Amino acid sequence: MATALKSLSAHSSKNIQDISARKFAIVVSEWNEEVTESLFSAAYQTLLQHGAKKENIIRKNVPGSFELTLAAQWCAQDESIDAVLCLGCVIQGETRHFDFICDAVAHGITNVGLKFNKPVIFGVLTPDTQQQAMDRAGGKHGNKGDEAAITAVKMLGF
Ligand SMILES: Nc1c(NC[C@H](O)[C@H](O)[C@H](O)CO)[nH]c(=O)[nH]c1=O
Ligand SMILES: CC(=O)[C@@H](O)COP(=O)(O)O
Repeated sequence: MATALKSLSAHSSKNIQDISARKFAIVVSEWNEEVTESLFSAAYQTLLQHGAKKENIIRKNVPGSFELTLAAQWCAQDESIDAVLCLGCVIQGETRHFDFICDAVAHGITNVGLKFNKPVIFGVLTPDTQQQAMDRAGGKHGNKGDEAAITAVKMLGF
């Protein structure tokens, strides 16, 4: 289902368990900072709203989305971390650089989750335009940060 048909911030309350003792790492890309800060704020607030404690949520910044994978690995290898949220925004430019970053990050983040056997969430927007990004970072289509946080919470209740 396309995002246009479903708010990124809408979610069911199924499979949500007590996360008060869970520890989360949120890795945030600094590229397209206006967008990624909105993603972080939404993810952070959603985790708190579902019972996470502030002291159990750590934030790490990386220069760009390509660096999310290595940062996710550094977080995931910490046995005290229960889930990692990776937040970024890769906007199509004039070249194929977009394709290489998106492909590397999607595969990289997937592999980190499999390697460390814990939820590593792909909270990366890959829009064609700035407007599409804004629409998915607190705009008409909700906030991808909400989706990332809910996904992490639900996976911990698996
Ligand atoms: N163009 C975007 C980038 N580019 C930077 C890369 O992510 C990476 O930091 C660089 O290639 C050095 O390894 N990053 C984004 O997150 N969003 C973009 O739109
Ligand atoms: C996704 C990117 O790295 C991209 O925004 C860079 O822009 P360009 O492809 O025009 O160099």
